[in-house]
Amino acid sequence: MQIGVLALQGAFIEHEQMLAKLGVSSFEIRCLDDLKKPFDGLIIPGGESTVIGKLLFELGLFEPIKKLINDGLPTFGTCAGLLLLADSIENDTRKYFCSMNIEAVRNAYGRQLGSFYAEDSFANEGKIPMTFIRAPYISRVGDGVEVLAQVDGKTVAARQGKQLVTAFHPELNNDLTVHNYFIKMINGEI
Ligand SMILES: NC(=O)CC[C@H](N)C(=O)O
Repeated sequence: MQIGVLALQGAFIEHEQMLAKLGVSSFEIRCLDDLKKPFDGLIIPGGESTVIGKLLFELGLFEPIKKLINDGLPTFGTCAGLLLLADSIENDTRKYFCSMNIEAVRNAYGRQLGSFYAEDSFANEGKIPMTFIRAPYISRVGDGVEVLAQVDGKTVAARQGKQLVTAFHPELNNDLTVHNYFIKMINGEI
């Protein structure tokens, strides 16, 4: 198995380290050439959705990646990655891949001071650590979307087919549950 990690900005190295701990190979996607080799899954990291979005367009990566996602490439977006996959952002007119039937609120917990830690249930995997950094939450889920986690009544993780999103950063805690879930999803085990 080979996972492509979008490495334009944000917390991509931490995702690579989590995958390595699971014994899964990954490579960085920085330019069009990087999309030439086949891969089984894509991770869109946290960072700044506006910056990652701008770079995706400037580097000519936006349309090819959108096509891969629409063609069914398993994709996991964290935080800014969630915003890039959301069908709409309640408080931002910008639109990106729009591949998941969810609406998100950007910087939903405040712009600077809205970083916090929680422990809550994720899917059927029990409680896991969740680090939120200027995070969004999901304010609406549409057809085909399964809610995987909620914190204080707000949806913070969801799945639609082979797409997975978390508002928190599972790559920043020493817990492999969410990455392992993504790998099982790619393998068709869940
Ligand atoms: N940690 C994050 O990815 C923060 C997301 C950021 N607030 C954004 O709007 O893109």
